[in-house]
Amino acid sequence: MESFGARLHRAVAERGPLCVGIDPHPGLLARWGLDDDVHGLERFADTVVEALGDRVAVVKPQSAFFERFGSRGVAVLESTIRQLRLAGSLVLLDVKRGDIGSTVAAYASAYLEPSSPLHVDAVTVSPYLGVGALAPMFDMATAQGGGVFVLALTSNPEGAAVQRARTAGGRTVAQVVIDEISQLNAGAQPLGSVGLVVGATIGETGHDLAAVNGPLLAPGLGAQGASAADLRVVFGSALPAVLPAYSREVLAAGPDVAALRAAADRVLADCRAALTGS
Ligand SMILES: O=C(O)c1cc(=O)[nH]c(=O)n1[C@@H]1O[C@H](COP(=O)(O)O)[C@@H](O)[C@H]1O
Repeated sequence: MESFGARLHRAVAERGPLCVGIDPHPGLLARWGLDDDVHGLERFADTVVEALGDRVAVVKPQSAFFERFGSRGVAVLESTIRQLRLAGSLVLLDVKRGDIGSTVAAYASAYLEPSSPLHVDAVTVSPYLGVGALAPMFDMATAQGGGVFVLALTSNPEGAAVQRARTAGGRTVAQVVIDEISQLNAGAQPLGSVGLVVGATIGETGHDLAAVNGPLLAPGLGAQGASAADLRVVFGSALPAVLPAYSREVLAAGPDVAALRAAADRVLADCRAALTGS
């Protein structure tokens, strides 16, 4: 079975290095002229799928905005996932799960087992119960060709107090996460299937990402204040592995399908220039 790392590598080569989030904030629903209810949610998600599903490498639905509407919102999420996969984009579900290992096994089956209604290509996870507790997720990803993105250095200002705290050995908590994931990806070709999340907002932090050999999801661009030009500062020599992620910056262009496509094209051009230095 083809690995997620290989599938992502191909998708980025074909469609360019870009992940667009589906984050139907109440304010965006209003801006699009939609009601803040499950019908507005469905219309919003369907429009993003129509505009971007056949052209963006990775689409990242934010589960929270679907869960707000209970089981009917989750049904919209299931349908959004199916439509995105049919349209050919990889689906990264942003749920930031993390728990003791036996429970992580259930999350792994919910998101990475092909028979699950919420089956996606990859999922975000939190390592704060220990990277080792996530082993069932990594195992399921390996078995099913799925991907996992582990929070390392998040884009929000509150993250630094925990993530940059020093462990007894002198490394930061984030560096321990980075090093453990680097070991999991060692030797993978063309790219490992376990990625990290590193915010584009964090500036130069001195963390060593050189050995990760997996994708580096970079949220925080646009609405949170970072620009594509900041990627060089944050990622340095690890730039080729960066997958820039935008939500509100692109979504604010809707509901017009052509305008959404133009916004995605614009940020993709910015990212290409920043990642290649051209
Ligand atoms: O895992 C994420 O995607 C994520 C990690 C992080 O450090 N910061 C972060 O903003 N995110 C998510 O990325 C999206 C950012 O949205 P915008 O700020 O609108 O581009 C939200 O869905 C966040 O939950």
